[in-house]
Amino acid sequence: MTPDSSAPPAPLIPATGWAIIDSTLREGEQFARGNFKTGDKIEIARALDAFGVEFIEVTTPMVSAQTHADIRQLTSLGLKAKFLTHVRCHMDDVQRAVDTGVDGLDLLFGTSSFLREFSHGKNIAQIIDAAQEVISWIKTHHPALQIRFSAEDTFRSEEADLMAVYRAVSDLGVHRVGLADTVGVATPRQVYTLVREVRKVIHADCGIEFHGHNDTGCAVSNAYEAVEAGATHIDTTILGIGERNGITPLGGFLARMFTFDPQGLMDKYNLDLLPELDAMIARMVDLPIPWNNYLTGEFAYNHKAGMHLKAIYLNPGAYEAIPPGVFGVGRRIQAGSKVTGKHAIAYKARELGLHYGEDALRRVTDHIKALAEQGELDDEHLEHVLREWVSA
Ligand SMILES: CC(=O)SCCNC(=O)CCNC(=O)[C@H](O)C(C)(C)COP(=O)(O)OP(=O)(O)OC[C@H]1O[C@@H](n2cnc3c(N)ncnc32)[C@H](O)[C@@H]1OP(=O)(O)O
Ligand SMILES: O=C(O)CCC(=O)C(=O)O
Ligand SMILES: [Mg+2]
Repeated sequence: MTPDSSAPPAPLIPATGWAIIDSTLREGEQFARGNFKTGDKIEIARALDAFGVEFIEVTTPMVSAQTHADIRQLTSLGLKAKFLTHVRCHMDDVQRAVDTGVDGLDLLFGTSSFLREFSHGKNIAQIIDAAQEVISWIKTHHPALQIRFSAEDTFRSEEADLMAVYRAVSDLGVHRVGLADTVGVATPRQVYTLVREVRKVIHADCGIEFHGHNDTGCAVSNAYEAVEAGATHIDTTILGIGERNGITPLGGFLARMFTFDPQGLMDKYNLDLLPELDAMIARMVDLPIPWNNYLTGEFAYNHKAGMHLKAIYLNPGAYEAIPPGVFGVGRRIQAGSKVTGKHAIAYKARELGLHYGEDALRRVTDHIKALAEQGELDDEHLEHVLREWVSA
């Protein structure tokens, strides 16, 4: 049988194979400027839910009485997204968390020598014992709760230790295990390899979550490699806010994944709400959206060079990996610069209803380039020159 050539090709990495756990309300609270009030938290949760993320992670109720009350308020909003709270692997924390109305608990324990020595002082056997106590209690008393167990600082932990911990918690029946690149040191290849190794020691129905910091600029690539290797859940925050320089940004991760399965992403998420989400967090943390931010940065869709502009006018896909409209943003054509070219100028003239012959077009283009040596021409200035020179 020959393949049906009219059928669309299967997506390389289907969007149905993974889910987003947005941690703006947990990791994001650990950002230098992340200090969300109750009203902010509600606004963020509603916006994430409208966008369509599957899970919203909130911080531990152990933070304060106010945080505990806020979680209860968030979980009673009636949102579609499931709430998870991020708690230490300790009975006090877990018992405090189970009455907050969340759908699941994200447990963690540091497994690297750094964290075993300087954070909690437990060895691997003690970590497994604590996991056993806590997970068994949750499964007995709150069987409906999802349980995730993460080995904090995974990528600086010994592989044998990790496998012992992951095998043990999977046998205890957790729904997901977590791999956390806590200090952003992992390379994409390491992430891919480790996810594959972990998959071999956990139960087939146990999910794999990846949480990646951006200290060495790999947070998006590492999340992508995790998915490629079989991870089922990716942690993000809006604009990537988090401890230090943050984690995998929601927009950056979706930009990456869009190129593999555009339709799958459009079916799952209301992608055109992304600019609102980014602007909301920028406002709350009182910082501008970075100029080079994925998709929503001021210049993410700015086109300037003559060779680009010629092609962009014919087909924007020539210089855009992702159509901006899908994510609710527009493109900007910057035609009044010294790196412009005659095709862009002709296009601008046509937009104004002006016709230039070939020689006149060359002359006006050279004039605009010369003027731009002294400073770029904005649209108004460009229009003025084009109108003035058309009859010259
Ligand atoms: C990489 C990450 O982002 S991990 C998540 C980080 N999130 C948070 O820290 C949430 C906000 N934290 C807080 O509000 C507070 O730190 C609390 C309420 C959790 C704890 O506060 P405190 O009791 O004052 O302790 P403090 O923060 O100084 O120290 C951390 C404690 O957690 C313990 N701990 C650290 N990791 C774990 C763990 N995975 N499971 C159990 N206990 C842990 C440490 O041993 C230490 O307890 P100790 O004093 O008995 O040694
Ligand atoms: O619980 C986790 O998997 C991640 C915790 C965290 O924020 C980190 O390790 O950076
Ligand atoms: Mg983190």
